[in-house]
Amino acid sequence: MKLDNIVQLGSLISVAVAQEYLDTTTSNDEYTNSTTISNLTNITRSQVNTFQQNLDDLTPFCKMDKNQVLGPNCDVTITEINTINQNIRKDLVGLVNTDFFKYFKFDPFKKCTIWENNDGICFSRSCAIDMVEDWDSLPEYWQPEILGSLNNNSLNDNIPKDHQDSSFLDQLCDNKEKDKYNEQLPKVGRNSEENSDEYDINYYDIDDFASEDAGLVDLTANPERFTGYGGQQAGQIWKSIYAENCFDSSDNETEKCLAKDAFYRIVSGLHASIGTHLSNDHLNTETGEWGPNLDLFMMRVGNYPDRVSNIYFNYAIVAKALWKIKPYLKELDFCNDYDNDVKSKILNIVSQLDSKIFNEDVMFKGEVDHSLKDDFRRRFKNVTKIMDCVHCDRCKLWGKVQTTGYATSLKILFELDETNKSSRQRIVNKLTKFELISLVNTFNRLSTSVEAINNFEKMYHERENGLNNNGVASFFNNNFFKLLSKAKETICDTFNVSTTDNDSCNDKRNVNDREQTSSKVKNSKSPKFVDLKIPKKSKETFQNGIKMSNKKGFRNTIKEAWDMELHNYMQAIRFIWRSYFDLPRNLWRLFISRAAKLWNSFIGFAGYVNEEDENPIVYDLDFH
Ligand SMILES: Cc1cc2nc3c(=O)[nH]c(=O)nc-3n(C[C@H](O)[C@H](O)[C@H](O)COP(=O)(O)OP(=O)(O)OC[C@H]3O[C@@H](n4cnc5c(N)ncnc54)[C@H](O)[C@@H]3O)c2cc1C
Repeated sequence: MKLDNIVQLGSLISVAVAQEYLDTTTSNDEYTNSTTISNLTNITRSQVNTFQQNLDDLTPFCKMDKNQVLGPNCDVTITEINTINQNIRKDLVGLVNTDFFKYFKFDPFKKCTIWENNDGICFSRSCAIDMVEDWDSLPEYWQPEILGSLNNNSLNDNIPKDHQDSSFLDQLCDNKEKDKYNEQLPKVGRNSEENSDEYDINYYDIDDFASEDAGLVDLTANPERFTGYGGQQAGQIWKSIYAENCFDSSDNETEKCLAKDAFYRIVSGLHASIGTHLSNDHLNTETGEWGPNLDLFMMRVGNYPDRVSNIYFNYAIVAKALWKIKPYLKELDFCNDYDNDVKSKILNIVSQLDSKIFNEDVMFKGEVDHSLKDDFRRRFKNVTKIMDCVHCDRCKLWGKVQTTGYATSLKILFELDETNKSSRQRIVNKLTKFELISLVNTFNRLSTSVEAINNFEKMYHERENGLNNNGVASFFNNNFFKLLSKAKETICDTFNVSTTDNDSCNDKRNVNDREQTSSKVKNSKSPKFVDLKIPKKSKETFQNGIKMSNKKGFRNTIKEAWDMELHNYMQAIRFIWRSYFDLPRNLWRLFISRAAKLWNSFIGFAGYVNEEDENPIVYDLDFH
């Protein structure tokens, strides 16, 4: 480790120590305290505030109030969602493993239209995907001729371009439902509103499924998990996604705030859900096994209760969309005996859902908000397009599945007016099978996240209990590791591009979020050392999500770092000192060797002195 890194680490630890001091002091003079920190570390007041904010954020998710409703438009609590999830989990897992729901149409080569020069590729095997090549193994309704026939324009003159692939009621093998659907349509196009190309009700890019290069991918054979993708490119993608949350000024500030708030929570929930999956299905490079990694989860998600809450928020959104199409799901006709239980699984799942889980009616009310809704739709569509710029194919695939799933949910929630027949025809009857597949798979991703969060909570408490049984030692250990983890987190945030902080639109949502989080933290702050319950960090550590080995990597303790630096320093001093000491002897040997050579050549006798016979001086350097 370089000396200046140590110095920086030391400074940041000082901040953490100073923060600990602030936590325990009774003084309310915030300015004086911050100035003290500034003097300690020569950093600016704004940096202090950022550090302070980061430290405030580090409330483990276990301390969240799980019986509070999720937000103004969600009349449901975390505890209630946990119960729903337990009830539907088995059916949902079964559903996404059926032949109908496990295939997704995907074009890994789709051009990134967001920015130029998006060359780059992730060479890791974990980033790769296996497209379906053995078509014979697929069920009848996935055969190319069936898929092709659904795209055949001559058969589907009445069906608009975005829905030629399939409609909700012509799901699988034959055309009988499609005929029914065609009969429902007026002979010449749709009504003027529907017929207009400008009126696009989709929240994703419909070209995704129209591309000739798109192929089928078996999602179960390409699970979403840790791939090692990260760094600047992934950071740029997230930054662009959050930057979409810049809404134009609207007459109706309250509605705008709700829309902006929802947009932020959706993308942050997606981000946190991905972070949960990659921590839950993480590769242990020492054992070669995949499994949950609590430390990584805490670093990415668990230490930020608002991120956990946003996963639950997204769960509520997708669940409500499924609830809203419940009457139509009953009409699904899976023609293959093989898939008979698919329908019963879907119906079991939706029967557990409740309309109060999310109230979409409070957003985009009336004509005033029409343009706000258009803006929202356009921005979310951009998010789905940004996925084309992701360099890791596996991440891109799951990014597409999930953003399409959210887009489908938003279309159902905000465009479907159940009281209006034409709206029903326009939205529900024309849902494509890929929209349905992405909707169900996204719901399963969120359900997996919720299950993982509960498992991580158990692991957290098990670790905590293990430490508490160790008495005094754990007291000191724990407190020491707590300071270290705070300092480490501060370092990460200093070096990382903070998407939320850099958001050019000065996102009020984030400020509110943070204020809420800090106030929660402050309210929950009671006895000293309440954070003693933070589990001991393992000595493993991560850089860009990659575990560093204990020998060569970043050391997780100050003592080890200090010992290593001291060792290297002593080695360097010893080397310099020894080379001064050996100089006269080396000069003498050089002189003798050259003189012998000259004398031998003078008397015509070569090779008298063999320099290699001499004991060489070995400088054995042992730097770490
Ligand atoms: C579309 C997409 C899909 C991906 N899929 C995978 C995958 O399947 N497997 C895999 O291993 N990696 C995946 N990644 C990479 C992964 O999301 C991270 O980008 C990567 O692990 C590097 O993480 P990081 O700690 O540097 O911060 P990042 O996760 O890149 O985050 C950047 C910054 O955003 C802020 N932030 C982080 N989380 C949130 C949140 N929930 N809400 C608000 N702000 C937040 C933080 O300030 C953070 O520093 C994917 C990335 C993208 C863009």
